[in-house]
Amino acid sequence: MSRTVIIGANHAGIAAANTLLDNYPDQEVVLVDRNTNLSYLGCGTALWVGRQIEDYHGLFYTKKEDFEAKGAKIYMETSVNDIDYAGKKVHCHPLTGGDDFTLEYDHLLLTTGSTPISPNVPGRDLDGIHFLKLFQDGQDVDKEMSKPEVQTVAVIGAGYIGVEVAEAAKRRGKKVLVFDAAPTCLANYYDPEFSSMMEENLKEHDLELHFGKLVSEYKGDANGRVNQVVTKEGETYDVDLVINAIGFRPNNDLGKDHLDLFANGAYKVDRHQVTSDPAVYAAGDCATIYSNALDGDTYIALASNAVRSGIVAGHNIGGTALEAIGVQGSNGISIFGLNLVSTGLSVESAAKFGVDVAYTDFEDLQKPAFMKVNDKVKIRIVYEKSSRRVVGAQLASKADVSMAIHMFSLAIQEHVTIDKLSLLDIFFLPHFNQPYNYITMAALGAK
Ligand SMILES: Cc1cc2nc3c(=O)[nH]c(=O)nc-3n(C[C@H](O)[C@H](O)[C@H](O)COP(=O)(O)OP(=O)(O)OC[C@H]3O[C@@H](n4cnc5c(N)ncnc54)[C@H](O)[C@@H]3O)c2cc1C
Ligand SMILES: NC(=O)c1ccc[n+]([C@@H]2O[C@H](COP(=O)([O-])OP(=O)(O)OC[C@H]3O[C@@H](n4cnc5c(N)ncnc54)[C@H](O)[C@@H]3O)[C@@H](O)[C@H]2O)c1
Repeated sequence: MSRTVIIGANHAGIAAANTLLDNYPDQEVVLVDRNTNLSYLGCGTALWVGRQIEDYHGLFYTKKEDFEAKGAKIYMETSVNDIDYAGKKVHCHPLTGGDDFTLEYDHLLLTTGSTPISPNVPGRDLDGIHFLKLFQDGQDVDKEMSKPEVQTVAVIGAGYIGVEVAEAAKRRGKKVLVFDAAPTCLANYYDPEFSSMMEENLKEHDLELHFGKLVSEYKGDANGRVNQVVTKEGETYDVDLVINAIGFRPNNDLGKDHLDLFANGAYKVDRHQVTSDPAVYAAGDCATIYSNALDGDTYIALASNAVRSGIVAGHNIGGTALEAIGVQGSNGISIFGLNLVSTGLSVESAAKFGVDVAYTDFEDLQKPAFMKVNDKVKIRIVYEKSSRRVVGAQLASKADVSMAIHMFSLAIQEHVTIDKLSLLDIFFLPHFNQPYNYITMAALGAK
């Protein structure tokens, strides 16, 4: 028997554990996690807090007993505080009492995930300031929103979490102020032509937007409860609740002094999820991931990547050499009925990474004009100028056109050129698209 100790029993750790337990009977699997719960789908927090779904019960997809039934050992509410990499030993501390204990390993998998970044400003520890990462954070924010005295909610960061929780707060009848240092929302994922559509959508739903504004201080009342947000420009806003959502940083406490790190502190892994220590693997939000658009390593914190990289780690630890095929960072958001999806690089992110790109846009009704239920679709395809390979795509519509982004994801992965896309066989049916469909038309428009 070969023993693998997995630290972190959430999406990446779970995927790796199941891969090992389901495919490799010679493997002994031990999971350790400091939290009380596992497999919480954070994507559901805004849906639950915003009352779009009834409650949180469906947001967990596995439990401790499922692993025990497969023969694994799992220690919840147990923190790993220290690892002896030379001796291959993990030192564990039960958080609910009992003695510390040590686990020996043949392979170690770090799936310790990420932590929300806290704005480094005065007043950041006042009561009434929350993050939205764990299930417990969701419970806290939900409780806050149920208080009648909480009328005005400030959301700091208009990325994915910020925009989603801003919608949730509005659905709970709050006045919502959204701040972002960038000049628009969702700037990490979309070009301004697309993020401006979300901006309009938020304004139409009465959210107060403060983009291009950096929060410089939180002020509190006599009881230490936040009651004001102050910007760098000196503007002051009265608030009853603050939700910070300015991004994640990898949780690297256990390996930062031993393993090679990426620029943001993520564990550097190869295409088999192996770190710079051959006995140590890493996957999910604590590790790098290979980007096919950049042809190099990057950091993208997504559950989809955590699951895939966990599976790859599981197979490699189990003894099947499996190379990760890389990712495109495909993502999507749906707010008050407006759907945006993207994959790979936007024009703006390509410039940031030094990739010289061109793009082609197209906008039309999704279906022929004779179809009654019909919405506009806007598409942008981004391609590298020199090779003409597709490196990104963005789509926006009130219709659900989200599945189209998966094709672009594959195109990026397989280095398909824009010219190949222009004559791709795309079916036509009035229920779904036009004879001159938006993908073909955009691709044909490429210079
Ligand atoms: C509100 C919200 C919405 C999201 N929506 C989406 C979405 O729609 N789509 C999407 O793809 N992604 C989404 N994400 C991102 C996604 O949740 C993360 O990318 C994903 O959780 C990463 O999984 P992970 O297993 O790598 O890490 P994590 O989920 O961070 O889990 C790490 C685990 O390690 C444990 N741990 C850490 N250190 C220790 C230690 N020292 N000892 C013991 N245990 C430890 C933690 O307790 C935790 O359980 C969302 C995130 C949030 C917060
Ligand atoms: N729908 C989804 O797929 C989904 C939903 C939620 C979260 N997630 C993932 O979870 C991770 C964390 O989400 P997130 O929303 O925290 O990060 P994010 O990267 O999506 O957005 C962070 C936002 O904060 C802004 N920002 C950064 N520093 C700031 C500052 N000091 N003041 C004001 N604004 C600042 C950035 O401009 C950016 O718009 C991301 O990787 C995200 O993709 C995905």
